[in-house]
Amino acid sequence: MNPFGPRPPRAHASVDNLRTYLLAGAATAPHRPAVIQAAPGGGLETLTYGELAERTDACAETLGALGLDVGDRVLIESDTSADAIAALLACATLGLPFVPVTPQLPDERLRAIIDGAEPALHLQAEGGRRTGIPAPVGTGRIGPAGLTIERPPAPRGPRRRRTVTPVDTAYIIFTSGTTGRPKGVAMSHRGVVSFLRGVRTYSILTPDDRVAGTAPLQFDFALFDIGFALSHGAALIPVPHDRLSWPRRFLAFLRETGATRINAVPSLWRPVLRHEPGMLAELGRSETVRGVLFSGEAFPPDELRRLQELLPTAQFLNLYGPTEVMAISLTRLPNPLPPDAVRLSIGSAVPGAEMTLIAADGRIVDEPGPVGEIHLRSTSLFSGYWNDPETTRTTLVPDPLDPASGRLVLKTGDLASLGPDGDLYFHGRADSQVQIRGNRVELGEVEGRVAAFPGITGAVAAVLAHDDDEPRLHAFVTHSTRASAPDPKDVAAFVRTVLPAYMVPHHLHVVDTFPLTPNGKVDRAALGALLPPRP
Ligand SMILES: Nc1ncnc2c1ncn2[C@@H]1O[C@H](COS(=O)(=O)NC(=O)C[C@H](N)c2ccccc2)[C@@H](O)[C@H]1O
Repeated sequence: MNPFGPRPPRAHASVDNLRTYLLAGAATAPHRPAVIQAAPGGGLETLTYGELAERTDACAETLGALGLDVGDRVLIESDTSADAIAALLACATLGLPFVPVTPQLPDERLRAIIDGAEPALHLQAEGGRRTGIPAPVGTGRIGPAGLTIERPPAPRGPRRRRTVTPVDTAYIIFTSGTTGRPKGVAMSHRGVVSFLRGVRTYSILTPDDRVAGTAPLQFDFALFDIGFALSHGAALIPVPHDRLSWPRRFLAFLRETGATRINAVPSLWRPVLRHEPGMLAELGRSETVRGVLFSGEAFPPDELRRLQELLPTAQFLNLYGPTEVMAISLTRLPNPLPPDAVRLSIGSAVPGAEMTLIAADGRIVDEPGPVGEIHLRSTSLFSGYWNDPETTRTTLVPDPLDPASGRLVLKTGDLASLGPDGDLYFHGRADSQVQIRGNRVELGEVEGRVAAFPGITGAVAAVLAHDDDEPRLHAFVTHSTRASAPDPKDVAAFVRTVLPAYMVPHHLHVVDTFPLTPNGKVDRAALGALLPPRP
């Protein structure tokens, strides 16, 4: 007889299980708000930690009766919501990796993810409109009362595993692989929990905080928002998709819900700064917004300064890192940013992890100045790209500083340099370093100078080949609604005063907005389509 008593029927919530970690608040403070969201009929509704735990268990009970095994995948197609959170925590309870996708995903992309992940089940919100999910994938819906299964998953043979361990896959995030075939980033329970635990050591939030999350569920930024809020016993406010597209409605929702923290990609702020600076200033004066956290791409310093002017009392946090580790560093930036800052600090890794700069010749960069590629040591390293060991081996590599150890590190493809303070400063992606007339150009430097031109509110630079032309440096700019469009010749002269000739954009294009990826980043691959047709 086992001295510690009989083996539990299903040892699910192990020490480092995402559900255990995020619902700890349900035991200590069940009545505190966990999710505050737009109600279907208008107005707001609140789910407490106790209610979230109940909904999670109701979902887990329905899932548990389907005969699925640890490791069987569940697609969750939904915007971020209390129901979606209960469903993904139920999956975590049973060791079923969840694959979050947004309802805005085109059918053929969903089909590619289904081909890749081979899920047992596709779940969508009660009001979801997706049809045509191919058998043998089961289908069901997530509602306030739990799950309703429409088509049970095909029988999957006898269960082979009974216990969910921390190294089992918690979720798979499919990102648009450069090859066009989506890559599935498989993250273990230990990985995501160890990163969230590292962030928790900063005690950024109190249980009174209300964190507005704006990322689509398929982006791990949304999973971070859920983990960030719940691991601090705070409340998450998922901002509905239709509130994000209009700055006025976005700001009204933040005011209506009493959001104290706003988590968003930098590009989300561009239309707000351009069209509703006054309303944003009013929100700033109310001082309910204590913090702004951004991630996903570098926040252009000039745009960040304008946001800081309107939110003078807010704390600004720069969260950096690839989905392959969820993220790796969280850095508080000065408010206001020093006037001469041209790039932002990404600080140092959260406790429990380390960022190391490796130069092209394999040596460590450990003094200020030179640029190196960021390599990561962390327990939040992903388990690998789903069903793709070759690509995994190019990213999870033997530690260049300790190859004998057999330990793997993440080769990020990001460049950084060390500041005098020991912080890392982001220099862009290695594959976005461009050569112009034989000179290496950091597009961020060109963008920073162009954006400093009076009246220009945003700048994106790219090297584009115009038809058969040789590749040239183009700049796309947005300008303030209160200023006329800048004259390309004046902008070129302005850039030429501080940058070498090869860094002066050959063409300047004034645009209303920049193209964005589904996750809200500037879609640089789509800039070519903005070029005017050849005369
Ligand atoms: N704060 C930054 N400054 C500058 N470049 C950045 C920054 N955050 C990412 N990036 C860039 O984006 C890449 C990662 O892209 S990604 O794999 O799609 N993942 C994300 O962007 C989301 C990220 N994993 C995450 C997870 C959880 C919460 C927030 C954000 C990084 O390698 C960087 O190149």
